[in-house]
Amino acid sequence: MKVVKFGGSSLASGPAVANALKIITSDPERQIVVTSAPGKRHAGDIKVTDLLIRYANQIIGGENASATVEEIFQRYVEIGHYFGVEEGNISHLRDILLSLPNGNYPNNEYLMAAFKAHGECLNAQLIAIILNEQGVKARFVDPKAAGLTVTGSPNNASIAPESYQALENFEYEPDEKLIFPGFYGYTLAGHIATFSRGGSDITGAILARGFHADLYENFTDVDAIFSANPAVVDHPLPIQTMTYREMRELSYAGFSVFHDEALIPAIQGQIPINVKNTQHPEKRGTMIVPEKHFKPEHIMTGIASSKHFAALYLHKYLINKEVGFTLRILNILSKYGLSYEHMPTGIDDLTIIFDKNKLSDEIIDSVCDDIQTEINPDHLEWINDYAIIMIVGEGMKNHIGVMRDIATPVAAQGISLRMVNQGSSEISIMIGTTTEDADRAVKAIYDYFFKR
Ligand SMILES: Nc1ncnc2c1ncn2[C@@H]1O[C@H](COP(=O)(O)OP(=O)(O)O)[C@@H](O)[C@H]1O
Ligand SMILES: N[C@@H](CC(=O)OP(=O)(O)O)C(=O)O
Repeated sequence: MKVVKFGGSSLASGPAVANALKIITSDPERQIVVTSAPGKRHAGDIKVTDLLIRYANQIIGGENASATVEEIFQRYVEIGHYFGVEEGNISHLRDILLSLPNGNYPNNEYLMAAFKAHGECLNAQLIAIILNEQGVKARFVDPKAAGLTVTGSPNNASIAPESYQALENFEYEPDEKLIFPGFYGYTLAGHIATFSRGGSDITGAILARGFHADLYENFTDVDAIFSANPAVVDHPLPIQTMTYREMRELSYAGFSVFHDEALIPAIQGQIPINVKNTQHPEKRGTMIVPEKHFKPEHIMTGIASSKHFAALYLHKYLINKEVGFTLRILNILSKYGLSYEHMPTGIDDLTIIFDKNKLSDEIIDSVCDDIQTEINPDHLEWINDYAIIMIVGEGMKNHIGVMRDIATPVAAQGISLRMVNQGSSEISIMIGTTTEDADRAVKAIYDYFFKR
């Protein structure tokens, strides 16, 4: 049995959904289907999830939201129309949208999560209706009915381990397709909480593990995962096969094609992942597999970059002799509920790298003030434009000269490195640059590895 997930770009319009339905119905093994919310139909379009965020903010701000509700509903009407589904047959989807402000939410964060989740919730219902009208036995499954329980914060939830037992016990017919909305689950208290943005990939991986799928097929809008972001490097090489840990490092550092957190359930269940193009399902796409089944073709598998970082640089003589120095800093971060991404150190200095998406100006000010008072560093500096570039490859392990091959093209471009960090697995090297230099550095390293 296979779990198939379709991203927002694959479900943005009637013709796109038609391709997805052909894929679903062409293989009886494709029994568990995960849908995203309709994405962008063209450059400049708005994803339904973003319209729902606007809707939630209008309700929170006490504004009139009827135009937004209509704009959202029309996205589903447009898709339904393409398959001859009358607006009257899906008017309950509008009612669901209109009733959202009347829900019981502990606070506005839960309200936001519940609104956001309805992009996938309504799409999964619509797709089940279309399949049924086509004579295909299909059932919409609400995550609550399947026991998909989540913990953590309402808009950045994590799966609760008991969900896997619940999924194992979930009963379904051998000839029916189950249509699950991606991106969200329910807390123990019964409230909707979503994964982070792009989180339908996570739902797909959870279901693949929970239902013991043979394969998790992730359908998107590119023929393969490329060895660099095609928006940065012209015609990068497609990756045929890569390992879970290579993908996790690359998606963490910017390969947005697959969510980094989605690797974890797949690894736990040892489910192979196939990323494929909805428009060209005949192409083999990229396989993501356990390390034991992998022989690297190249030294470097991929290079990713991400510009949403900031860093706090601290200099203090003899910090290596101060017992509990790092602990005191971590206590300050913990006081503000702040996690950090990396912490490279020297003998007299230390840099703490943060994800800017988790920061606000107030938190930055408070953390800097507390560190100044409690730690009394000789020098403290906030660096707001920090990019991380990750060079990843199972083939890098035991290969001599990788660092030289990274530093040579970067130096030739006149780019200075802010940080270098090699993971102990030896399959990745992380470098830090300014955000301005990041794309140039990626191109230069890519060319040096692949075009020499
Ligand atoms: N290395 C890469 N290989 C392929 N696509 C990439 C890569 N890095 C970033 N992307 C981007 O990821 C996009 C697909 O991800 P996303 O838009 O989240 O898809 P979906 O809507 O299917 O979830 C591609 O269109 C591409 O622009
Ligand atoms: N719709 C959600 C979840 C998701 O996975 O979307 P997409 O498949 O379009 O990346 C989002 O926009 O974040």
